[in-house]
Amino acid sequence: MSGQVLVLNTGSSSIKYRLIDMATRTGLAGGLVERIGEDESALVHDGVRVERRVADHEEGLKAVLAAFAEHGPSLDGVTALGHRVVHGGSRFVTPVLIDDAVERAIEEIAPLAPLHNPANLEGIRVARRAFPGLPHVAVFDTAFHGTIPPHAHTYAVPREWTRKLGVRRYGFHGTSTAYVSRRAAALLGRPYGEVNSIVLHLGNGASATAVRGGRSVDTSMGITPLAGLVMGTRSGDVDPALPAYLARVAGMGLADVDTALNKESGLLGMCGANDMREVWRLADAGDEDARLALDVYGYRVRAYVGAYYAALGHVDAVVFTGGVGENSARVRALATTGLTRLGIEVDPARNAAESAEARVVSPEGAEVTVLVVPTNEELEIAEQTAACLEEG
Ligand SMILES: Nc1ncnc2c1ncn2[C@@H]1O[C@H](COP(=O)(O)OP(=O)(O)O)[C@@H](O)[C@H]1O
Ligand SMILES: CC(=O)OP(=O)(O)O
Ligand SMILES: [Mg+2]
Repeated sequence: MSGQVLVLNTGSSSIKYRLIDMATRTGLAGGLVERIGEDESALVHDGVRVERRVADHEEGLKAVLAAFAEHGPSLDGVTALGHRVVHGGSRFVTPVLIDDAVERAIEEIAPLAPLHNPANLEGIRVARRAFPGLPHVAVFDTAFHGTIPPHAHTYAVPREWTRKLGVRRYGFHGTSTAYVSRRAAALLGRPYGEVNSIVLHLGNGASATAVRGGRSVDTSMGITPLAGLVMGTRSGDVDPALPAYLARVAGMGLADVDTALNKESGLLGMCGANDMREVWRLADAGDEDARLALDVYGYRVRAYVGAYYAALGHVDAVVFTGGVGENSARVRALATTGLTRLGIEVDPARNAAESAEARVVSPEGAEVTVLVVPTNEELEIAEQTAACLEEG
């Protein structure tokens, strides 16, 4: 497909967007609306800060379109729009052309991803109104995990829940994981279908995925994006009896516990900061809570790497991506400490070297290649959008 795809990644409190030229597979322009609903909200279009105070997603998207109109480039060449949708449930395991019925289905799945799907839907609605004549394609975070076998996606709960209520592990960050695991195989110079990797997507949300021969076989997030690793504001794994315990001893309601585990836990809950840079700053200044939060974060990642090593049997690559995984050498060091018996370690000098490029950070000749691969969810969404439209 030639032409241009406008990709919208509408998150719970942000909108990321990029205009991609499909002939050259390059981004022509892009930006970010951050902290929607807060006083410090802002739109940064192609590196230039152009708007403050964005009340909600609808306003944010309108500001994005206005920024293109005012500062360029023109959106006249757009031939399709690609939308990131976090939860596709059991229904969507491939990208799909959006119509009213698909919109309704995404709405029905929303209870499974309450932080994400409603925002994704809002983006779709505003964009469909703004570009009524163009095809809109939904690309799902869950889709890549459709290959996880039953023994890894089934919860040991009453089978009626599994059969009738859609209770199972779905997994997320699939678009990112597909992109970086393919890039990792290319960097190793091996066919994608022959490479086993453990992908650590460490951003605001964080997940680990075991990829066997290019297919996801297990992942740390579950029915919702709350399970698994420690995240900025999400707890990751806790004892499933915790909500009932809090109800009993603290009289907390289920909705309050759910909000606390999603928005007031993780790094933020443990040390008062959810931005990884701030957590390190606190720890370096002697803050014990921040130090502990980092230890918990690192230990959790190592435990998942160990588990997925066992699941895969043989691992060719460990791949770090996401805002934290790409930028924090200290987190990568923490996350690989003590794993040398598994052949997993980072070379201090390689790991510390800053770069925006995909690169090897393990020592020469290491048994497992440790890589940093910057993710590009927007390019992957644009490519999947184009492929979906070509297949008709
Ligand atoms: N140089 C850095 N060192 C440590 N953490 C960083 C650095 N740069 C960005 N981050 C972290 O990346 C996280 C955001 O990751 P990102 O993948 O962009 O998030 P999102 O899930 O919103 O897409 C923030 O916690 C931020 O602190
Ligand atoms: C699914 C998920 O956690 O996404 P994000 O990291 O963008 O919050
Ligand atoms: Mg993200």
